[in-house]
Amino acid sequence: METQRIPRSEQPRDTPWTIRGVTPEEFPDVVGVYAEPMILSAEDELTTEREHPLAEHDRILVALDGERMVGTTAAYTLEMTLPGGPRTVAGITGVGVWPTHRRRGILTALMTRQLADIHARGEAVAAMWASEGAIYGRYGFGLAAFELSARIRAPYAVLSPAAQGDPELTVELLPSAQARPTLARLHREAAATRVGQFQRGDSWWGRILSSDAPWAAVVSGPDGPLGYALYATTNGWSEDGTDSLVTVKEVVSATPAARVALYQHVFSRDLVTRIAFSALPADDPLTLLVADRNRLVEASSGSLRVRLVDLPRALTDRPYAAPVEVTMAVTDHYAPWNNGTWHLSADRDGATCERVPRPADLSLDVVHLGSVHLGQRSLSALVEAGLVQERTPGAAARLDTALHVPRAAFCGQLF
Ligand SMILES: CC(=O)SCCNC(=O)CCNC(=O)[C@H](O)C(C)(C)COP(=O)(O)OP(=O)(O)OC[C@H]1O[C@@H](n2cnc3c(N)ncnc32)[C@H](O)[C@@H]1OP(=O)(O)O
Repeated sequence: METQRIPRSEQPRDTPWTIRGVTPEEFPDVVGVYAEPMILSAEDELTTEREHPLAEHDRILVALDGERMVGTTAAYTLEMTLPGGPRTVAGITGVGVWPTHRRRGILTALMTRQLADIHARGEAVAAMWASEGAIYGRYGFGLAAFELSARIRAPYAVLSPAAQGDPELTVELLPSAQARPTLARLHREAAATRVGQFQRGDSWWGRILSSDAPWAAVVSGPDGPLGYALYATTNGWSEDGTDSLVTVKEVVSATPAARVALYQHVFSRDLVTRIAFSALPADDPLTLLVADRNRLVEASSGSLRVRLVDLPRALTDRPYAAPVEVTMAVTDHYAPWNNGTWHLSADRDGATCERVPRPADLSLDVVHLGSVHLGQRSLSALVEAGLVQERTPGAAARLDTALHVPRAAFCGQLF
């Protein structure tokens, strides 16, 4: 998945592809080129322009074969929470290459230009969700977060007696569109403190609420709303009687008791025999609060991929959980300004990262620094896998300790 191969750009060959930006008037053409490779309907895509992955026209790049558009890539300008707090991150999206032109270096040409553009804009980090896990490691996007989906059946959908509720809290069930301002405020506050989440503008809320989450259970205390669960219900009957489903898209809460109230609400719906959670952080409290964890059927899958576009800036614009001194020989085929040997010196007061002419403690590709940047994955495991070379024993473990982030990274929203 993140193995090193000789990238095409290093092979001696002329690329015929012209890469350029687009005008707003070209948007329908761009959607046409992107939709078919993604197996989407261009017609449907065009009706949702405001929320579309290609909505930031000035961040779209296309590849041309002569005059003909044959490839696209784009980026959202996201305010994403990184270990150092909310930062502007390039959210790569809208990648497609026309089916007759695949495997001829078009994505490589688009990525090379896009990374240079992101660097020129001063964004130190890029992130994405990949359609297929084998595509983007070569371009330096390291898998940085794993998220859970989980399901549980009645009668096991109950919380442990240790789960602390609060009788003062009330839960109201509202059409989610009606609750939108409350959801937006609660999400804004929660997203600012969870690494991997990004702030949602109006168009994002339009997209989320128009799709698969018609209901919002909003929990409130004496001073107002404290959390919500966004969900959908699906009617179902079997020979044994009712077999309806609740699918929870998102749970946000400001306090532990509010979260308990939301789980109790979705667990207690009449006629419902199955409850599914489509996206949870790997350390979600549900895993600790459910009465019988064995009955919670969990599946973990990779989500956010992170790319250090400006390596020294990304590494100095973040906190470290422990002091660390480490020298790293870094290869970066697609952002060559990151190539070289860097010394990272960090403690709880700050960090410096400078080029040095000295032997390295670790040799690695930039993809590996992306993988560990959110504090959820381990360099020591990459050393054990033979993907990162450790020249000074213990160097990877020391850097792992320093990069540690207490709560699991979680994005939750595909972009
Ligand atoms: C962030 C997002 O938007 S994710 C959405 C990505 N888009 C899609 O999945 C839509 C369908 N797929 C496509 O449009 C295209 O096949 C793309 C974009 C995945 C690849 O575009 P191409 O122009 O074919 O890629 P390109 O020819 O530059 O390939 C570069 C390298 O990646 C490899 N590669 C490309 N696609 C894949 C893949 N799906 N799986 C594994 N390797 C891949 C190529 O083999 C090549 O390897 P090499 O350098 O060792 O020879």
